Amino acid sequence: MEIYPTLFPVVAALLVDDTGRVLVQQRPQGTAMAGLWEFPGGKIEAGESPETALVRELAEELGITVLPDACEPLTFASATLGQKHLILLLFRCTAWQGEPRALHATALRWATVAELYSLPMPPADLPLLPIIAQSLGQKPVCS
Ligand SMILES: Nc1nc2c([nH]c(=O)n2[C@H]2C[C@H](O)[C@@H](COP(=O)(O)OP(=O)(O)OP(=O)(O)O)O2)c(=O)[nH]1
Repeated sequence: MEIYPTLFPVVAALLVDDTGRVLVQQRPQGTAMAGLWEFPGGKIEAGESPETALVRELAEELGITVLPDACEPLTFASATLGQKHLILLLFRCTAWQGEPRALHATALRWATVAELYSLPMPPADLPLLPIIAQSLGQKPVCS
């Protein structure tokens, strides 16, 4: 009998500033992948739509308010994560209220896509970078 992995659905936001930089946050000590830089977001809880989860996570983690209408699906990542299989839904958010603060993360950083390539990120995020670069009209960095 074939065994299927348990899917682990996560939402994350690509918040883009006026100069085309994107917001990443550093995962805190005591969490999986501590120290790595990720897009703000988190698990979709039972009963939530991806959009509802995104709005909740951005309020909890950054203290900002986004409207679901200001966020649109950009791309996704699919990767094995331990015994589970991560499905990371990345939304691009174009408007929000409030100044992002590191309420959960160790630090926040606005970065160009070129700078993202030099930051340690979760392995699942790496295939997202060329897609993000293209969506922002920036050049992908070839390694
Ligand atoms: N938010 C986010 N999570 C990512 C990214 N890349 C990646 O592999 N992940 C993984 C790390 C975690 O295993 C999972 C997110 O779960 P989490 O436990 O950090 O999320 P959460 O905010 O709901 O956490 P908590 O409330 O339970 O503490 O997705 C990313 O870019 N952003």
